[in-house]
Amino acid sequence: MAKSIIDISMALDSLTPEWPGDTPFSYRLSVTKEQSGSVNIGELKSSTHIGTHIDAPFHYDENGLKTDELPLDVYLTTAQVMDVSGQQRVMLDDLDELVQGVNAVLLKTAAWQDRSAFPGAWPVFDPAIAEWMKDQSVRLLGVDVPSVDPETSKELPMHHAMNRNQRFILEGIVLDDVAAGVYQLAALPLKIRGGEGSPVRAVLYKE
Ligand SMILES: N[C@@H](CC(=O)c1ccccc1NC=O)C(=O)O
Ligand SMILES: [Zn+2]
Ligand SMILES: [Zn+2]
Repeated sequence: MAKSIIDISMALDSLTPEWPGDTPFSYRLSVTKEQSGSVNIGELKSSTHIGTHIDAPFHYDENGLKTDELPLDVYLTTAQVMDVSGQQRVMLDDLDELVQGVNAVLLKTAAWQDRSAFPGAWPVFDPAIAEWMKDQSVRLLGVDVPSVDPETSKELPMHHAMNRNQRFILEGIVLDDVAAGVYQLAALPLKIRGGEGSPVRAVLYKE
């Protein structure tokens, strides 16, 4: 039977809101079929931290893993979507009971409704979640907002708590129409050598 696939990725185009001050996404044809006589050729320019993307630990740790060094099984795994909408602070107590065999937790805050604009604010995530993830062997945290820390944070407590516990981060997923529950997740980073992040095509499916 054909898999039913739920796309939880943001579309990338010139209107996709970038992190304030960062490089926007742009795509253009650098060579047209008419010019080449055979094919259209595209050219990309973008921040790596735009839309739906993963953070490599090197994003916030000089000694952290780079994009091409990331373990791929983290991003191709069983995931549990949990609805934490309505909270300003997402604490451990707000999480659903973890289903056995789940290796990724995706948090639906519903705080980023208008994806055509960068959100003014989003919930704060309790760094205790990172310790809990390690205890539970959950290796990936996905959030439906631009970052696991607030926009103005320089200390990045949640990013560092995740890194201390060897947990991985997926940001900017779209969960508005996704019910809480268990799914298969695929969100593989590009093999960018030496990189600190990567856009991903993130999907959920049921086996
Ligand atoms: N932490 C955010 C990105 C981020 O913080 C950022 C992205 C682009 C330019 C500046 C940034 N942070 C500056 O303090 C993220 O992980 O996507
Ligand atoms: Zn990021
Ligand atoms: Zn981040």
